Amino acid sequence: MPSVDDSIQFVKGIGPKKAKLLEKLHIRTLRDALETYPRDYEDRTHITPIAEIDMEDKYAVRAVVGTEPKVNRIRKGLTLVKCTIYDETGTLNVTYFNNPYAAAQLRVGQEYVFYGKVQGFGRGRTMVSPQSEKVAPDADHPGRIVPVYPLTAGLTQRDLERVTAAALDTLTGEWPDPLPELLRAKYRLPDAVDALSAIHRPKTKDDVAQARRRMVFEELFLLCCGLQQLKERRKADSGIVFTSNGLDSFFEALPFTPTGAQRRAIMEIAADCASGRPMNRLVQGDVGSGKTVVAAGLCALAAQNGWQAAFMAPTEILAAQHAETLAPMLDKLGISCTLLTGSMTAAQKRAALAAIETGAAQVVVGTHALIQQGVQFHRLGAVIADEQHRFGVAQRAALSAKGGSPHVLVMSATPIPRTLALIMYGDLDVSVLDEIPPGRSPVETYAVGENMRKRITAFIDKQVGLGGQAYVVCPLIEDSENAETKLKSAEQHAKDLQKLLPHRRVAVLHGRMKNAEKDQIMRDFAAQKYDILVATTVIEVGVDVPNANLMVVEDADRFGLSQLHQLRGRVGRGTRQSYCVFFGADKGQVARERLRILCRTGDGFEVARADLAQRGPGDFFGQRQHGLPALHVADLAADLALMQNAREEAEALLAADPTLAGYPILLDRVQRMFAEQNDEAFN
Ligand SMILES: Nc1ncnc2c1ncn2[C@@H]1O[C@H](COP(=O)(O)OP(=O)(O)OP(=O)(O)O)[C@@H](O)[C@H]1O
Repeated sequence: MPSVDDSIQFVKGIGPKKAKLLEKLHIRTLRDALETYPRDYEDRTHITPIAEIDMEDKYAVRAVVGTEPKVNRIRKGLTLVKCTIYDETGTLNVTYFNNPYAAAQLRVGQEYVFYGKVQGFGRGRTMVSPQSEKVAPDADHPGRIVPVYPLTAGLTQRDLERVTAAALDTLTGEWPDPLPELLRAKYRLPDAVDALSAIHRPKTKDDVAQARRRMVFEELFLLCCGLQQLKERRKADSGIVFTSNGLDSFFEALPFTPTGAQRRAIMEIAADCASGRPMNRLVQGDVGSGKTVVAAGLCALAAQNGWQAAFMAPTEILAAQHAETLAPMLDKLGISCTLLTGSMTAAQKRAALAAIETGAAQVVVGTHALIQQGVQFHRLGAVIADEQHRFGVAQRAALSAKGGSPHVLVMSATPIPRTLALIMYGDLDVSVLDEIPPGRSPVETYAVGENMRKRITAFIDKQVGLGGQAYVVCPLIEDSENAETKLKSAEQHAKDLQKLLPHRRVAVLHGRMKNAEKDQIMRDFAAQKYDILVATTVIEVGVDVPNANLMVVEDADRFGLSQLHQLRGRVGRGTRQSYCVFFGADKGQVARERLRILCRTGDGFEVARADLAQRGPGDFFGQRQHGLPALHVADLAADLALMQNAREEAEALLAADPTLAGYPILLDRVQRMFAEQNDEAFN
């Protein structure tokens, strides 16, 4: 009796050679074959009478071979096989290029289902290189839904059908199903055997949908169980205890009244830090929702309890900006704030490092280097990281290993739905800032083409004249790189703009400048020594100059929607009416439609949803996942509702059975899933 763990080498028709090729698709055993899902299906259940073929498209026809396939040599090494087929309604030509083998299989007078693309019209109508399957004389429904598997050179769909058929044959009897029966019943999910059979050999489209639903649920459920276990395990770690006594004075020291969302997030942080376990929390909020204040709350808590806090910003510009925002707030509470960046002089750095080592520096702001380059802290109690740091499970484990387990707060400016965030950020708890500070009016947004160039230049001039400031963002630094596509470069554009507006003060900022220089320009812009800042996307995240009220993005069609939303978020941060102009609306229908989404909504969650739908989750999240196992079936954009269910069920199940001792099959699958991605913290 063959077993699912047998090598596919012994499947009839698959020798060592094909086995090697299958290995390229990660198929070694029958189980691997079962877990290799079709990437698509061809619906050959719908048979079209030949007379009704009226478009160039793919069709399934049920027809008899009418003429002997004839081989024509067109050119050296190129053959064309031709024959005709007919049904009760008409006849159709069939051709095969360079595939005499396929044609040789056809017998005159035999009925087949042919499936393929029909080209041409009228008498010239031809089905090109169709797949064919013999029809038994008395078959009613000869067509079927045919799985289309991923392939590699040298393998055919038939090979994949062979190995999956052999694998499906082993599925009799007891197949270990990781999903508890209660859940299957509750969500009406087919069991594993039915689902696998339907995925590989569906009878109807609905079979596929049902089976897919189960696979998605299973995958998300396994993922959530694993993450929940990570969280549970952490509960065993002991954390530094911060009391919340000083929080009131912190709130009083703020230059404004915190929003309800900010207050809630800070209270959640305080509760975590008082719990006796290390905090691992994500604060997520739309542009301008005021995340910095929340981080400041944690810094204050740490310092008031006699511990140091490290605040890591994604760029030096932001580190400097955060230090400047934090210093006056913390100063009121008698807490010192120290900046440590690469662009400081050696003497400044020495002084900062010494203060950090003695503990005189209570709050330290810098870039990732704060943690990486072995800066010695006296008593590090809290770390604030940006999501861009990919400060994942492994990094946190490394930190804990250094001694103590500081509380960790991760900041994210990507507004994604909470359910998604809980999964994307794995084992982090999530606080959402879903409220924008009062007194802001929405940024008026326009998508324009080159024909508006003069008017926009005049508009920049006008806004500056009214006391505002403008950003102009370009995709490139220098012109030379991309002469043919004529993208705007920051340097050239700054020169051009200065010529057009000689009475305005124009500065340029890009990633290749020295950090100290960037820092100075940013400070000068914030201090209103410049009117217009022409920049690359170095200013995308976090830059906060409330007086700036106009954002112009050149070649906006080159950027992702969420990125444009981030850029737009640089304005509308003060009380001045703000504007955003995207050039690129004249670069075709698609570009225009995309930019119009931003004109319609200022809500980052909605933009993210549109971005997700357009680009697909793979592109959208890129490396953003914090070392999570890869998902093979679930689509994070489309399967949100199932994801919610899967998470709730995983939480409930683990609350009842934290070690999954009662669910050995589930436990085994969870461990396999997490082992695959080599997560050191899990092993
Ligand atoms: N409760 C509040 N009331 C009024 N203004 C606030 C409040 N909270 C924050 N601000 C101000 O709003 C601006 C944005 O805050 P912050 O820079 O923290 O935003 P952010 O969430 O980091 O946004 P981004 O992701 O766009 O950088 C700052 O100028 C800040 O001083």
